[in-house]
Amino acid sequence: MLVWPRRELFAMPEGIYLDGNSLGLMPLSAHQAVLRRLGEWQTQAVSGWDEWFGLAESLSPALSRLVGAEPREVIATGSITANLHALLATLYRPQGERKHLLATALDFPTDLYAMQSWARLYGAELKVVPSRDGQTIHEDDVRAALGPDIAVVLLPTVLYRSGQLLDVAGLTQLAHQAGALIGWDAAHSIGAMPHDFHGAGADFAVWCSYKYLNAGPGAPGGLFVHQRHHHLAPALSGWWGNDKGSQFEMTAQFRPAPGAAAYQQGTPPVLALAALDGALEVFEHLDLAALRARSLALTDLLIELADQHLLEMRVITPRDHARRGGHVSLLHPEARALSAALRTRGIIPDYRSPDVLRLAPIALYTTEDELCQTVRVLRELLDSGAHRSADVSNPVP
Ligand SMILES: Cc1ncc(COP(=O)(O)O)c(C=O)c1O
Ligand SMILES: Nc1c(O)cccc1C(=O)C[C@H](N)C(=O)O
Repeated sequence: MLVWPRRELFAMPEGIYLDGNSLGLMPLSAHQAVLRRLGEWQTQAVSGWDEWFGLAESLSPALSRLVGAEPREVIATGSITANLHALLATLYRPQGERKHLLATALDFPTDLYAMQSWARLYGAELKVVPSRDGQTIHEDDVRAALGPDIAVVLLPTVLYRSGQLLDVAGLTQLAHQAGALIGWDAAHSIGAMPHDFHGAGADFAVWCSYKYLNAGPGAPGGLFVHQRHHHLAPALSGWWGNDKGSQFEMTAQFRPAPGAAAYQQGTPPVLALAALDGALEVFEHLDLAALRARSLALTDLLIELADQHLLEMRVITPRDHARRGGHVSLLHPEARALSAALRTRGIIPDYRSPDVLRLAPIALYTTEDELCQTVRVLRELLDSGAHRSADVSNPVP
């Protein structure tokens, strides 16, 4: 029987860490895995490739379990941004009137930039589902925007600011009924909850590994491409997407690897993949439903504490479990100063412009007591006004 949390699996820095939805803490297994690969480089030099050649592919079974897919539908590669470009280049095929792209007004900017790039290239428009309250997206508004002019939709599973969780299965079905393809940005859900991209029939998905997967700063991202699209060769091909059996024949002819692996482009970052490999050990045999249950219990507690003690801060994260991701966002005009002041007191949240304080209790390593302490310190700051003298010049708030 697993005992939560699993702090013994992580390097736990001093203080209270509530920013695992930006950069997860380092698992000891990731540290070990990187040291092992460094040792191979040190002693084996180029012969190390005998070991490293299929490293990315070897992670697909573990990743596919986390996103609910077949191993051949996923690959660890690139970044969210690069993977979006690669997938849109291949799957976005404007035809006649059905040529526009659809996103939401609350998407993480890189998703919008990537979609805008493809709209520009094809003389199409990026249409944007507005937010009624500035914090969340109403699913009826997605439905209304899904007209016969939309070729492809990209939605976040969880909105990075408010932490709203969208209905992946329901919206995927809606998009398909409207004749559009649909992709998901799972940056804020992978490693925090179970997924079923294959079962939902999503066309594609992208994610990063540096948040809830704890694979380190700039860790390789990942992508899912449904098997129904595997007959398409990636539009942006590179030699690492070649079938492994023929890659070193160095022919001018690109021979795509089977499935999602074909979306690799250049040489993979082996040391960074090693960290991801080690980080995934934490999730091996982990019951994802239990992980999600603990995450919800922690965000329930935090919301309850905020309701009781932080009346001047508004909880903008949905209260309904079915609509809540892994973090809790509190709205306050002085959120930036509050975030900075908490950091100087050993509590690490983050701030998202213009007025959101984000707190991410991580099922694997956050304790209930840490949440109580955080709310106590926030209450003291609000009472004393001491946060107003905090240094808010940090460029990564
Ligand atoms: C929803 C979402 N998409 C994309 C990104 C970033 O993309 P990339 O990994 O390409 O930097 C982030 C955070 O950095 C994010 O929160
Ligand atoms: N990706 C990041 C980075 O490279 C540096 C600092 C922060 C980040 C982030 O992850 C931001 C994050 N996606 C967010 O939800 O705001």
